[in-house]
Amino acid sequence: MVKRIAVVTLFPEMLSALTDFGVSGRAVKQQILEVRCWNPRDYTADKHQTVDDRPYGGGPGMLMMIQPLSDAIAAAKQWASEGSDSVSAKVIYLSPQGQVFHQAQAQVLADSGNFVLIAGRYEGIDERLIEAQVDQEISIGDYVLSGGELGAMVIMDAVMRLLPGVLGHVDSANEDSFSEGLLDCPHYTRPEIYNDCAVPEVLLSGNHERIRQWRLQQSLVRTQERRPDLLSRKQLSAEQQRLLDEYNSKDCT
Ligand SMILES: Nc1nonc1C(=O)NCC1CCCCC1
Repeated sequence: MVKRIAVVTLFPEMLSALTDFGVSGRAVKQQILEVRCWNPRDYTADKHQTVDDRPYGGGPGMLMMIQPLSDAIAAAKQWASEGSDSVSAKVIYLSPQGQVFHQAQAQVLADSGNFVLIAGRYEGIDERLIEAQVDQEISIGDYVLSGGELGAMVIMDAVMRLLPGVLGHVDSANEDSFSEGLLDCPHYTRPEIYNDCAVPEVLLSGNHERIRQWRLQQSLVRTQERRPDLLSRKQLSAEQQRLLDEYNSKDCT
């Protein structure tokens, strides 16, 4: 079943960065993922194709004009809701006011139905439109961008790589560190000696169980050192706790 993602944006050409390249481009080509853009400018009624409007109460900048945006969202939602046995598509608005996006949310979106992403521009959109047509606000991080398109593409990329058939190696996505709630382990490739540094010998041993444990221990240690906040939220398995304890008890001199 192809996954449909509709993007409401004034700059549909930006989405080619996702649809025309790499793993995501291949997912579109293989019809695992279908992406379609809806431009509010196509829903304007005036000769200037106006898509912005002044904010009540004054203040800097403009807002997205309600009517073209609302009509574009409705059209996008209808397309995204087709063929999914009348389950209506979730409508998501990208903004710094949303819940911060993380891997678990990517998995939820990958496992659920089609959805619509609204990429805001100018200073944002009318609050009454959010109340009437938006199901969820998502932020990709605590900073302010010039538009929601990059946020939309971040979400699309994180979701699409979790769709069945997208990543060559079936384990890739579930082996992702973040799907374990841990940072990734170090990786090495040829040559064996680079910059006077050798590849850790365990990776040359051919002992897959030793390699698996070394990689898991490295992920745990890195997470402990760089993102203790992630570790504090994670319930470690007995093996994970043993590997971390083993590392921490080593003579650090
Ligand atoms: N941070 C973010 N996460 O998702 N989107 C973000 C953003 O900074 N978006 C900027 C947009 C927000 C709507 C008004 C115009 C600027």
